[in-house]
Amino acid sequence: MQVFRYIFRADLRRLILLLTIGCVLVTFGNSYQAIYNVQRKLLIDNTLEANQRYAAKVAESAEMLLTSAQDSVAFSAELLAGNFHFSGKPEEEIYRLVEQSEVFNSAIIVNNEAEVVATYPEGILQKGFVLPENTRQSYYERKPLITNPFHSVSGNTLISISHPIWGEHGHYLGYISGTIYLNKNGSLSRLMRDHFFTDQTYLYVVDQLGELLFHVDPNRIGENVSQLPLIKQALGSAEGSQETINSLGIEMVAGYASVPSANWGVVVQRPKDKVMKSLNDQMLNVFWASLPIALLTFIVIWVLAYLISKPLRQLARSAANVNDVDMQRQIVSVRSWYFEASQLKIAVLNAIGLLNDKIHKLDVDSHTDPLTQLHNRRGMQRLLDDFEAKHLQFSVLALDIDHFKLVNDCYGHDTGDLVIQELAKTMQNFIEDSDMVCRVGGEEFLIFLPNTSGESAVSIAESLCEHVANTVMPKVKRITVSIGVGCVENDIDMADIDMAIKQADTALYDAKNAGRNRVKSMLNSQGLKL
Ligand SMILES: Nc1nc2c(ncn2[C@@H]2O[C@H](COP(=O)(O)OP(=O)(O)OP(=O)(O)O)[C@@H](O)[C@H]2O)c(=O)[nH]1
Repeated sequence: MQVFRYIFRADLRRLILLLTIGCVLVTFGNSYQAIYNVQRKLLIDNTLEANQRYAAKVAESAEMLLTSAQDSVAFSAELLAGNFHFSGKPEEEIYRLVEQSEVFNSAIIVNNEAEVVATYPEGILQKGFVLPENTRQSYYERKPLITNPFHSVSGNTLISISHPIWGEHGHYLGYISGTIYLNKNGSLSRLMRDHFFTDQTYLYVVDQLGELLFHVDPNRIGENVSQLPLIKQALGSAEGSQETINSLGIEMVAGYASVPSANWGVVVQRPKDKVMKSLNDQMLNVFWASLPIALLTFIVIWVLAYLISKPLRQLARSAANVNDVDMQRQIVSVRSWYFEASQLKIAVLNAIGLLNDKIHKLDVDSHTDPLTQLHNRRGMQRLLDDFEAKHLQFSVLALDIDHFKLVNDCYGHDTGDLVIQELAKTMQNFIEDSDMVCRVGGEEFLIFLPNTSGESAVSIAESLCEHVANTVMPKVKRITVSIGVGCVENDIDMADIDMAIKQADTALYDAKNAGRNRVKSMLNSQGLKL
């Protein structure tokens, strides 16, 4: 619990750390998010554009290949127009048509009765074979044609490119048709199939009905994907790009383009999560690259927070230990290097100064008699404690004004006070600096004479008694005092001190009884009449 309290205690350093690190984290996170969003958009836009360009390039190449193939077939049809019935000419022409390029896998020539006249390679259909009704599209339409893909008896998927052969006077002689097997090697299939993507981008081609002609997964060829929104776009418009979802429900970044002569659509697409993965990798790199600076920032913040909070923490700690005698020195040693801390330090030192003055004054007041400024009983006790601690040998004089009541009665209480004050001054001026006068009652005093023998003390007391008697007092002119002397000459303890004071009191009592204005002591029990 203590540890928990320590860790989560709200002090200035923790608050500065919390605030600045919080701000740094929010700023850092915000920048990171902004970079991520910008990069994400950039990456997707770039991928969309790249895929569109690639689809357009493939579509354009396919278009050129099909147009060129149509031109070749048209050229052969023109050549055959004058030689159609010459023996060997049709065979010669379709041989040239197939072999001069890698476009066609085979070719046939059909006459105006839908009978096969020649084939290449030979034997794929018998000469004189009459085409069945469902394969007579070119025969009936009698115009340049690229057929929809269809499946041959031998299981091949193929398209044929045909051109009618017109004789003299526009007489229909038949047609020549070149055939391209989509699932076999050839210029077109290589164009559609051979790509060198390494980033999971792939390409597929659909015919005008939305059936797959080429696809990375050969098992899917022939599958109808016309329900995909992208296919309508690919078949309908020249080229474009969009984010879409494929038939397996996977998000894709796709570009598309159409092949106008065959009305095919070419789609190039890349799974979106693969695009995003490269972004995530990039962002991870950004994170690692910025980590040292971030750590450095945290360390700088920590050090600054420490330096800023240190003077205030030291001031707060020192101020909390008011009873510590070393507190003032601790506060003076605090390095308050900035304005607020420096002002606070000055204020605390001033407050401590004032407090000390106050305490000192109270201390002095509590040990001082307010009328005479002499030590009172409490002050005297402190003095005696010191004597005891130092084993100080001393003598003590107990002094009392004679008939003081008369002073009060005759001259008033105020004059009595003035007399007491004047006597205090007289005594203080009379004794040595090391001696101590205490007011212990109304007009009763004790005078302590350190390192003074009893005999010397009696001598001093007699001189004092005489001096007071000769001193002019306010209004009353003269007063006399009686003095009793006590003495401690051996190693002392408090009992000895009390005993000495009692001796002095007893001697004073004797002096009073003996007629006043005299000194009495154990050494001089008769008392001295001055
Ligand atoms: N003016 C004044 N009078 C005080 C003060 N303290 C005590 N007294 C007076 O001092 C007088 C002391 O009188 P007593 O104790 O009877 O003794 P005394 O009149 O001095 O006679 P002896 O001591 O026997 O010589 C009293 O009248 C007190 O009221 C003080 O602070 N100021």
